Amino acid sequence: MENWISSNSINNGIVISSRIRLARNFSNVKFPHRLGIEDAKDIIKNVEKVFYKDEFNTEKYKTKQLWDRTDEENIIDFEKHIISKKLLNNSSKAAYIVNKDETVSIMINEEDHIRIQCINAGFNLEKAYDMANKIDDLLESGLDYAFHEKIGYITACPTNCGTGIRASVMLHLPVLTIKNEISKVMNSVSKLGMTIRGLFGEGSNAMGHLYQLSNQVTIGIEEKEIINNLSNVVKQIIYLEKSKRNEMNSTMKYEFEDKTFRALGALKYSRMITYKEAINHLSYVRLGVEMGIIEDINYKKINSLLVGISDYSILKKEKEISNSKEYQVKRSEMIRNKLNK
Ligand SMILES: Nc1ncnc2c1ncn2[C@@H]1O[C@H](COP(=O)(O)OP(=O)(O)OP(=O)(O)O)[C@@H](O)[C@H]1O
Repeated sequence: MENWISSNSINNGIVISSRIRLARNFSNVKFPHRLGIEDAKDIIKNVEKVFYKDEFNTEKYKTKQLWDRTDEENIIDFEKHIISKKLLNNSSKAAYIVNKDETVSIMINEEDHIRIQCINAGFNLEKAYDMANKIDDLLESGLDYAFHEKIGYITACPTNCGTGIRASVMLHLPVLTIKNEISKVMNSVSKLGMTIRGLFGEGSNAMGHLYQLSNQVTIGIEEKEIINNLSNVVKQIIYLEKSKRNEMNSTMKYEFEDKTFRALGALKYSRMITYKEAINHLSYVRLGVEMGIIEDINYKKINSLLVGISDYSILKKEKEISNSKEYQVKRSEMIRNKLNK
């Protein structure tokens, strides 16, 4: 699988990444929110025992215990989408096993005992699912999963019971957003048992015109069908976004070009910039690249800025920053350095 942040493929414009996560639990063990620290740590050890039995994994994967790391390190991994907000909130008893290229992350003691997450660059849910499935089979071979014959996998939240799968894609939809078409899209997908979330998943806002589309129904339907249905909806959304872009490019060509180059100008030449402003400009630059208007910037640069200019990323580099003005100055410097390279 390919890491979406460093991916440069031209195909990964509108669909930036595809994610599969499987929720699993141990039978006869309390769910993580009711587990004491020692019992939770035993869960981690048990998962490790089975996972690292395969020697191949020992070379490629590492366990990271949240309580052993600084808050900044954990938050940066959350901002890179390697771990979820709920894992972060359980930092005294949670861990994750991650591979070198950060495309696989097995979160332990999140909302469920185990959350297998595989993220692949671009539109390729099947590949992410194959990987998640392989890991699931390995873990299931040595662990006693909570499974009910009629219901399927048992999860802490009933909405995840059954397959325990969430398939999702991260979409860049600037023109549907500008044209106020997103709420229509949201209404239609919810009727099909799907949901659209913001940049950081559940409860987050859509920044930089980025959205996450995922399935809401997990029970009474097979994994492959969930992926298939989601993929069909994604294709329709891509078609809608593309036709709105073409329409805008033909009726407002100069305004369109002006908007994307102004965004690039603000990123290249400003001396102070807020996170929100920068993310918004990055969206327009990405659009300019996708439309062939801007030629000398690649997706890799845009993606790495997208996940690398938050206050925490700046703090990690600069160590001592005392006020919001300094953050804005440093952010602007980081962006200029990257874009002018
Ligand atoms: N396609 C994707 N590409 C990159 N990151 C993603 C993608 N989909 C979701 N994520 C990230 O995964 C994390 C968890 O997302 P979210 O809260 O939506 O789902 P979840 O925790 O799996 O589901 P649930 O609400 O059932 O617990 C977030 O950090 C989110 O940004």
